[in-house]
Amino acid sequence: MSDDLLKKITKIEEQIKSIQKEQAKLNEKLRILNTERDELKSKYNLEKTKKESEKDWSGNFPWTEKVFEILKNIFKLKEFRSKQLSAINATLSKKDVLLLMPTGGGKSLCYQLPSLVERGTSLVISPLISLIEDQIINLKKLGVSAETINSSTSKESKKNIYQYMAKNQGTVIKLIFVTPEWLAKSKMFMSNLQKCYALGNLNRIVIDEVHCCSQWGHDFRPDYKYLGLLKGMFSDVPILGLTATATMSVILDIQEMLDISGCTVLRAPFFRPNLFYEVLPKPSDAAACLDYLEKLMTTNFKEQSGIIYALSIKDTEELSKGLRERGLKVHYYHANLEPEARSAIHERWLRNKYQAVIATVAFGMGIDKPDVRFVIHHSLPKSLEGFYQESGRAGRDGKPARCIVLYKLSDYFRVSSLVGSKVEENKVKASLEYCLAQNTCRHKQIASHFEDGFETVRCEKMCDHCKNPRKCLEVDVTSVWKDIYTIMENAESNGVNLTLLKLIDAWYSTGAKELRVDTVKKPRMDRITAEYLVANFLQKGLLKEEKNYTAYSVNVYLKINRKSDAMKNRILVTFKEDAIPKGLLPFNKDSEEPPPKRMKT
Ligand SMILES: Nc1ncnc2c1ncn2[C@@H]1O[C@H](COP(=O)(O)OP(=O)(O)OP(=O)(O)O)[C@@H](O)[C@H]1O
Repeated sequence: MSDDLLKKITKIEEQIKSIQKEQAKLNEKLRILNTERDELKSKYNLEKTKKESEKDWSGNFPWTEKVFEILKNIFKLKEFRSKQLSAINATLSKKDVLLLMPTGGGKSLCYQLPSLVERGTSLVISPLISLIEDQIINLKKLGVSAETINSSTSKESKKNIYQYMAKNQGTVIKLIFVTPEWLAKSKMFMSNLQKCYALGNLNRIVIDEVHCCSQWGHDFRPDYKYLGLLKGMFSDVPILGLTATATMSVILDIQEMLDISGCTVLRAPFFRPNLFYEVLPKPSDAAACLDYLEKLMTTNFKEQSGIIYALSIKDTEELSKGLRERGLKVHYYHANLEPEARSAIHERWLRNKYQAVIATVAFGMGIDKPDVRFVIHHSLPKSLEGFYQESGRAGRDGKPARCIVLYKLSDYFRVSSLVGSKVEENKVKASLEYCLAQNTCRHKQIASHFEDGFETVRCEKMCDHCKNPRKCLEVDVTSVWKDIYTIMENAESNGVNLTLLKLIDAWYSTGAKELRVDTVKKPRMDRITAEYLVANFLQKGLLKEEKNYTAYSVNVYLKINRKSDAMKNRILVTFKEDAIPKGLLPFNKDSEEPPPKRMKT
């Protein structure tokens, strides 16, 4: 009897296994089809966007005369800046638009002005109450009726706003500002918004800092995801999204999120001619770095205002302490401070009571100090998108300002240990590439990252490379790679994980004995150059990182990437002509010598 039962169970288990196998096969098929479909969809949306965005929006429209009259009489401005008029015309034509314009480029005018052309109101979704309050103060000064509604709005004001929205009674409000959080949580607001729409009074939905919608962007905010419902609820109300940073993949993601795939994308040139971009070697230890910052702030930037961005809360506090001990007026700023403390520090900086704020990226949106003369990144930025936005806070008054990155390779591994996805990893790599470049114009590097045409970049010696152009040559470093490969293989066979420091030490025959290899000669170059080569091996994919998680930290180790195709070829790295290490030679393309044999793997 029990044997019979066992037989039956075994039979059923076999059937289950066979079904599971089929299921796995079908799942895999489904995954492939889903990926294929998504890729085609992206391609289709990209083509549609490109076609939509080619249209010239700068011509004449029925509202053109009125638009110029408002520009002159209300905003007291003489002319439009690049892409402002196009954005205004496109949104007034009821098109969904994403407007990409650099920091300080004048995005606000692109939604403020259209709101005055039509009857009715515009809903503006903006991430911070402080940002909203500044906008409202400025609009009221110009005589434009604008209101915000949030948890601290008085009952009386709420009543007035809702009366206008739901019943079209009382003062006409041209712009209603809310945070995405408020929109997501206030049913009362949504219900009034629907009434406003039903009355035909909702003209436009503006989304400021629209890149916060995208998980692919550098500043994703979960509350922005609710904004995806708006198109479904108000299908004929045009959406106008504004941002200072977005690559094409982020644009496509935003479009999908907001359900406006294939919409018009307008892009003002990203080039900021008054910003001087440069990368400087970071002194190796903390005290030397503080001395260096002190020197910069007391000579080059004496009595000038600035921001120093640091990687962690701890870094901001330590840097602030060190600089204060050296007599500088600075203060740290980060997300762990109470809101009141944050505003007080911001306020004191605005009034030049502090020469600089030492901040994490929490010191961000809404900083509108015109005379910021320097922005220093104390560590490698996490992404070029963030870097562009953070450094863009310099020189809003149009006068020259400096944007410095203090670079050393070990910072790359610190940043890398903090990131948690492939997308973020690629962003840090792009940042590393920016720092490793030897002669490319920094402005062009930024423009190319944002897929913005080079033709708009006119760098008049406004970056380290254009100011001091140096001839660069491709140098054959295959022999160096072989040495690194040998050291790494030796460490692997000893079961030791190599950090950057251990690798370089082993190469210089210092550090642990078992990691040194007799056949590898000490490099005839300084450690910075040695690290530059390791960074290039990493960039080229010859080396890969492996993260090891402990309870308190993440260690990043270097490993040979045995799958790398780069190993099949000669390995070339760019050097400034006068900085080529001894024993290495520039690569001569015309040389008949065949490429070296692939290394055994
Ligand atoms: N057409 C124009 N002519 C002259 N000044 C302008 C014009 N448009 C905008 N401005 C001015 O440029 C400054 C920056 O504008 P705005 O605050 O809209 O920039 P933004 O693009 O929103 O910047 P951020 O990304 O930092 O928020 C403001 O002082 C604004 O008055």
